[in-house]
Amino acid sequence: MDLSSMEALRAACTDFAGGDVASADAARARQAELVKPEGSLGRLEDIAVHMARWQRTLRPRLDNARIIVFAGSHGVTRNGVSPFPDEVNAQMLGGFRAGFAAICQLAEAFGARLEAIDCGVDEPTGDLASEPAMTEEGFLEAVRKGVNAVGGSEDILIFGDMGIGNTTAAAAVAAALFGGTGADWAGRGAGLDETGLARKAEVVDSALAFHGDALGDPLEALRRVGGREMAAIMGACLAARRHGVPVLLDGYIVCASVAPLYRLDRSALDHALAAHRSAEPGHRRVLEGLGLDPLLDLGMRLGEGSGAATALGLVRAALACHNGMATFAEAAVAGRKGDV
Ligand SMILES: O=C(O)c1ccc[n+]([C@@H]2O[C@H](COP(=O)([O-])O)[C@@H](O)[C@H]2O)c1
Ligand SMILES: Cc1cc2nc[nH]c2cc1C
Repeated sequence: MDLSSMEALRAACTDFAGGDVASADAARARQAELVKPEGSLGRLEDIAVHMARWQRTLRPRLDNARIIVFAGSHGVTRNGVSPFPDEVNAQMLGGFRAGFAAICQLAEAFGARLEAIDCGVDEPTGDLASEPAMTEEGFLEAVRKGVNAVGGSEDILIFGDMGIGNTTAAAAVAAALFGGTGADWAGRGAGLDETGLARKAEVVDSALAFHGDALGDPLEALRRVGGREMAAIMGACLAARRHGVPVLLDGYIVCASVAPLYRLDRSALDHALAAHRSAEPGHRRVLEGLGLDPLLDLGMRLGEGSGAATALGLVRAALACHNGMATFAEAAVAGRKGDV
């Protein structure tokens, strides 16, 4: 993929191949033959078909599930938009590697390999309220970091984020892409109080006013009011799409990060399932904007890829049934009355 300029990146964000329709059809047909009333496994059946489509096989597997957490720091925090200090970013990045974070436990519980990537935790981006968060070169470098993190032979990919202040960036990106004001998209993030929430909405409004029409371009929006970990997540999701690797999308930040891809090409996220709906109120609206119906709604709002990692358990359940169940004929169980 040529990602040497904004124009090259833009060109890489269109013209995608679809998944494998024959494998998806065969998987759907198998689901109908398994020893259960048709459709009775509900969305587990859809998950199995999705995995078959993107892994291009009737029998999808999960031997190589991978979680990649991208961490970055945000200059916008100088406006008091988060209850936590910036140094948490480097500390949690250490935690992802040392094993003490929630995502480490979820990765182990659901059988995924975890990796954490530093997108510049010691180098905050520009303050998006009054300057571009990233230069073009800085943005492209972050996108390339995400693209290069993806191997291409994974059975499934999950992307996570760590970045104090990044719910403000996600709100600004969402407002740029889907319209509305700061109040429509700002939430309490990691636990902001009422006063902080009002300030955060104003900060997003300032960003919208400062950057103006430049935000009409989805990639410019992510460069100007996003963050480095967000750009990397977009790059990783794009690479997964090119390789045909299925993706489980996490919460507010991850969905806002990949939304520019959808705005550039409506088929760009066809390989992705929305894993969960975050408690951050803006996430519901981003999911609606992307036309995605999340699998879980557990009131989670941690980030790190934690909601998607939890949904990996559902994918395992779906594939265990899909691959391991007998058909009516194999089990010699009577089918529906009147069927021959
Ligand atoms: O994923 C979500 O939906 C989500 C919702 C609220 C907070 N977070 C996490 O909390 C951090 C951002 O919160 P804040 O208040 O500092 O913007 C960042 O590290 C995110 O991963 C994540
Ligand atoms: C401790 C902590 C852990 C996190 N993980 C993702 N975002 C986070 C924010 C905080 C504050």
